[in-house]
Amino acid sequence: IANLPPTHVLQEKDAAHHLHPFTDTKSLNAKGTRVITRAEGVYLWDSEGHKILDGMAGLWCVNVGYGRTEIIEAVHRQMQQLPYYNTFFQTSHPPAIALAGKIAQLAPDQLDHVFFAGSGSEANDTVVRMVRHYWASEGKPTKKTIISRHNAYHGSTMAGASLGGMSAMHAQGGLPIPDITHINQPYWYGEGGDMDPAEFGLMRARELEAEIDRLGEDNVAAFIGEPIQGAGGVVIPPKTYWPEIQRICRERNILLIADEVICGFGRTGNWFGSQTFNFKPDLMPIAKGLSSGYLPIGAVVVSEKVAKGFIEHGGEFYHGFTYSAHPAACAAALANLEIIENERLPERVANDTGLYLAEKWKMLGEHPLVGEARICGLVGALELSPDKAHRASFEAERGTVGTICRDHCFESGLVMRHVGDSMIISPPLVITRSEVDELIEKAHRALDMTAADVTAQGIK
Ligand SMILES: Cc1ncc(COP(=O)(O)O)c(CNc2cccc(C(=O)O)c2)c1O
Repeated sequence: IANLPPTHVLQEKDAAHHLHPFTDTKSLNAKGTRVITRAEGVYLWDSEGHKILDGMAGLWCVNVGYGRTEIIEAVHRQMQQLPYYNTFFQTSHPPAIALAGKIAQLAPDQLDHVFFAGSGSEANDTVVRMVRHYWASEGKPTKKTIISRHNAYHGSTMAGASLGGMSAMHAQGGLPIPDITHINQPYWYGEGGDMDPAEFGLMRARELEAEIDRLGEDNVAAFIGEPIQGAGGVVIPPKTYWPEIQRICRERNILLIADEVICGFGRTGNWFGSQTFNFKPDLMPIAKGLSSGYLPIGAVVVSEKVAKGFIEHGGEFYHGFTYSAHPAACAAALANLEIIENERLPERVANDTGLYLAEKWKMLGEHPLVGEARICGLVGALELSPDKAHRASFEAERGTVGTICRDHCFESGLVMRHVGDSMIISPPLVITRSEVDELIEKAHRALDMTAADVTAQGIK
């Protein structure tokens, strides 16, 4: 960027006025923030000129990669035409109409009505309001409770964070809000012990049945889950899990919600994660890959059954946001979805780059520091362990080794997220085989440097 101030000046200005999300601002300010100035394809550049392979696609969201002029130009045209208008008060606009139709066409066949929001959290707040309004319209107002999972991530608004199962978030906000409960997650590596994964998947799914019995079926509105738990550490459920969850939801008359904010739009090798894990949700919150992060947008896609409950029973649904279906965000999303469709990215993930990455990723599982290398499509995790035969965790505070590895990744010119002592990737879906080779080579180098530090510092 022309006449960008020196990095230390940027860092001082940032520290003076900017409170960062999910950040210990005091320790960040002591270290100084990294300033990302531009990006192209799968690469980022920082203010020091370092070129970094973005193994996280921003925050799991830049599915089509950076610098796509189709999106930039579509937004520019829309901004000139209609930079903002709302969809309240009996009005709509062409990008909202086109995007709602496009999402309905791309979504699994039973999902065909779209409520727009500005983010994934807002989409999940909308889900809570919708399922409670739906059951009230059906004459069952006591069906209000939503069952979720421990260690789930569904956003950072009061309802989003309450649907989430992150206890540290709950502790900071007097959460969860009433009528949201949590059951255990299908996390075999950390909690499956010696059980066969398929058996473990059924056991964890059946916790839903027990929770419904505990609450009383007439009090339960819905179950929500991410096909793969993303921010919880890429928890890929055994294949037996989701069909069993679906059976229980159908038998016990509760709505099934698939949170596709991360898994949607090709991430798992299908358009949506529910297709990869063989279940059919009644509601589907989406965001991230909907626009590849170029502009903020979220939505809830609902089934005919849920939409009918709204439309036929009539009456106003007292909910919505200023930026619901923002015209420029809709234009970005439409251009983005066109790229995903034209470049057949879900198929490419399933049949080409996802297979190629999986093979290399599993080889990283041979590294002495890696307890498990798991991957689905283009989202994966490496569980770091001091004793892989026993899937042991480190005695050091959770996240110590993950942070060391994350820093070595950056030094090696690669972004990997750490969740505790697991290393996560979720690269842009446009990544090529040679860029996969570069990602793997840099990850391997970071693992070697981490192993050397673990030994040198006597971390057990
Ligand atoms: C499954 C899921 N649902 C909802 C949200 C909330 O979306 P918004 O952030 O747009 O309100 C998310 C977001 N996921 C998310 C957001 C920020 C950071 C990280 C991380 O893993 O570090 C993950 C998510 O992963």
